[in-house]
Amino acid sequence: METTIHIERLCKSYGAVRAVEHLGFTVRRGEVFGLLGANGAGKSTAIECILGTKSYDSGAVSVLGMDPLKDRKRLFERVGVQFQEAKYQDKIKVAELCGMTRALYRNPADYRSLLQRFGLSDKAASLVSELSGGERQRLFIVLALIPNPEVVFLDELTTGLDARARRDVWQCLSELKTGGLTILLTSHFMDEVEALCDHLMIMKKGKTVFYGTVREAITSSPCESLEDAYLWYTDEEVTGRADLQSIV
Ligand SMILES: Nc1ncnc2c1ncn2[C@@H]1O[C@H](COP(=O)(O)OP(=O)(O)OP(=O)(O)O)[C@@H](O)[C@H]1O
Repeated sequence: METTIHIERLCKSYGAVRAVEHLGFTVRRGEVFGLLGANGAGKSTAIECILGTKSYDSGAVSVLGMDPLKDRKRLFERVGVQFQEAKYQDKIKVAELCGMTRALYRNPADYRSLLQRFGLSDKAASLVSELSGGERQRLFIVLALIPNPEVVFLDELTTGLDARARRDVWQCLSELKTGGLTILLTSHFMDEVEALCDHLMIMKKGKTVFYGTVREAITSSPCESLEDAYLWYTDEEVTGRADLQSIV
């Protein structure tokens, strides 16, 4: 299968803080890849380096065969990004914002059908500022999909969504994946990672502590669920003990 994202030994520091250290992974076309880790682990920094919105200190990044730092404009046409805390003017309506986003791309998707898919059809005439947290979150996913992207970056995908809305978003993304969309997501919910991700990477203080499938994440730990395994990989004390064991 075609490689969509390829990262090699990516490093990025902010002064003395090593935010990302020797990160490396590959995401193939049509795969869902989960980048996991506690707050401050380095996920956002890694994503920004991959998108070319942040420069990195060393390593190599390729997205759809392009170097994001050199080919940002060309890449922009083929990539979708869900922004966490995007600022929009207060008085803009949902349909206007979708229309403005649409105008930025050569081959945009039909935003009305995306709004329908994500349960927002009846909100097209509402002000963005009047949407509930969950509705706004779904709108941000719609905006990320308007470019008709080949790869989409979704940051904290379903934070703030109720149980039904989360399931619906998972369903929509699974359908898009079947259609060949490549998805890189971050999430703090292990049920979501289990439902969606083909491969995952767990980061801890900029370093990789696990890279593989959901099944491998569980079987390479002493745990029986992904949530327990995730806590085991990221927990200071327990991982410390595991390191000691492997040295002994
Ligand atoms: N602009 C910056 N200047 C200095 N330090 C930064 C900057 N951005 C991030 N950091 C630091 O780099 C580290 C990684 O942060 P990053 O935002 O990439 O983590 P994250 O995994 O995305 O966290 P979260 O889950 O909270 O979004 C943290 O220690 C953070 O404090």
